[in-house]
Amino acid sequence: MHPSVIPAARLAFACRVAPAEALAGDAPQVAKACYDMSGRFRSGGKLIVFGNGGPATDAQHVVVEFVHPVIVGKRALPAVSLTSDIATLTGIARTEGFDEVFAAQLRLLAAPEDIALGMSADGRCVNVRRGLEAARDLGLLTVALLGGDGGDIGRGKVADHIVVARSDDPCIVKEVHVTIYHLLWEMVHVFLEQPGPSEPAVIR
Ligand SMILES: O=C(CO)[C@@H](O)[C@H](O)[C@H](O)[C@H](O)COP(=O)(O)O
Repeated sequence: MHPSVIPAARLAFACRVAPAEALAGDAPQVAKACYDMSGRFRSGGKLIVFGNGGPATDAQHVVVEFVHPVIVGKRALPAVSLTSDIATLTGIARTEGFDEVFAAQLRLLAAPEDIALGMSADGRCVNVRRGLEAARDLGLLTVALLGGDGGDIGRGKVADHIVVARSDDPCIVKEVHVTIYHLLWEMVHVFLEQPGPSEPAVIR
């Protein structure tokens, strides 16, 4: 098929309409998650992000947004991805199984004031679910970024905040996820820039 036959309407749908439909309705949930996340950052917590495949590199993308903000003047916030160290990942998978690769790292690296963000396009990744469960047991704030019908992670309510990009198209879900984690970064800063219970309005 010659590229010129791709209808503009189809492109517009893929770029704008479908993601907007998948995102609609989740705005209040995203805002609540950001408010709670900002509270954890105020308390000295860090963000810990994980997922498989495409979401594994999304985890790294989320981290650089927080650690090295592109918008001048925004403060850097501590964040780590559990998908960046192949030696650790394969070592844990070798002896404890792939389902434990995130949970095992969280048990060693996480502090109770931290935030765990698990990402899965279909909500059916056992290691993401195990990671969120381990994080919750440790007292972390847990956020799940899912797609489709939320899968068993969504149904099991294993996270404090569950945001679902409601599309059966994994490409749309992943594109919506990028938009949502950019929003998470932006709105966490909005809340942090307001005076909060543990931070004075004017820092001298
Ligand atoms: O990420 C891509 C392609 O973008 C996949 O091929 C990827 O490997 C799979 O989505 C992974 O298995 C992750 O699945 P899910 O938890 O995101 O549903």
